[in-house]
Amino acid sequence: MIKAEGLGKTYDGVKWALRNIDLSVNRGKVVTLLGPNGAGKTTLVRILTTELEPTTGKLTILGEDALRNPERVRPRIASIPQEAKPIYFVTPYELVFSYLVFRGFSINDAKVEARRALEELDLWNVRNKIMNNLSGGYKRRALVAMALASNAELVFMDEPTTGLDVFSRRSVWDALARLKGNSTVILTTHYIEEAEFLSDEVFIMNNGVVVSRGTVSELLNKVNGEYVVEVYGISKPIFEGYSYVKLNNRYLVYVDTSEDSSLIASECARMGGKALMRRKTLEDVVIRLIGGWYEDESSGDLDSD
Ligand SMILES: Nc1ncnc2c1ncn2[C@@H]1O[C@H](COP(=O)(O)OP(=O)(O)OP(=O)(O)O)[C@@H](O)[C@H]1O
Repeated sequence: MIKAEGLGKTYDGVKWALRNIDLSVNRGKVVTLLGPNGAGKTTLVRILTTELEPTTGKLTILGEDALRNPERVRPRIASIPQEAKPIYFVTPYELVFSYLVFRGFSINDAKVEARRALEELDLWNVRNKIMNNLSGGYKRRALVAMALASNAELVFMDEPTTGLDVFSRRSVWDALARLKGNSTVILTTHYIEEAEFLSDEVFIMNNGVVVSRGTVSELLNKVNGEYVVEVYGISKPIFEGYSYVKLNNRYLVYVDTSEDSSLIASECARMGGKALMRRKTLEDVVIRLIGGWYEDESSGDLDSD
């Protein structure tokens, strides 16, 4: 469905926004790109949607050479760019319906699919309101409805749920989950629980490269330790022999047993600090693999990948 080899992009001929990305995505999968600001997620999505030419590499999409024949790929994909905004004077219904007609749906099919998508995203009751009079979350959902209604083989969504409240976000998740198996979805997000809920595979990116990839459970296994102890209020690390990361004002220490956690907690208390123990999450894995997104000191030994 998507096969990329050695994709790279430099915008200014000096700095590489993306370096040597190899990617293969199978039909019907949901793949999530996770990573800090500037990691290269949007650049990669823009290349995969044929909006941007890579500086290096090869790209096959839906069996077509996407760099030579982008016009053969474009009608078969649907994409919601990060900065997309619907035209302010149309209604959600007009937006979705006209998009489908432009894509070649019959009037009748466009009506049926527009209604289905708008209902799925809880927009049916505002279908006839002018976009300008709707809140940002409704506008964003109307764009998502457009892509979902298209039934495109390949759907790209760059941060589809940014700015949505928890209820709206869940309705987008449910709609995307229902797409699974039929459409292939490439998603970028900063919400790690979104990646956990939806993804068949997660790509963790940083500084223009894919740092690690796998299913959520594979990624959880790539970083040692079943538990994480969050430590606050100590001036220097006291975790010799443990794997840890400094993140702003706290350390995350990756440990295997609750006994280890208790040891760290009591040592920490002795030094006037505080410690909280919990099970390791995908967020802890992302932080560990990237080395602390906002880290200002070196971290402890990184477990081999
Ligand atoms: N149009 C552009 N011109 C020049 N540099 C760009 C352009 N777009 C992105 N970049 C640079 O490319 C790098 C990757 O940016 P990109 O937007 O792909 O990251 P991202 O992971 O999507 O970030 P975010 O999570 O903030 O959306 C950054 O250093 C960014 O400054």
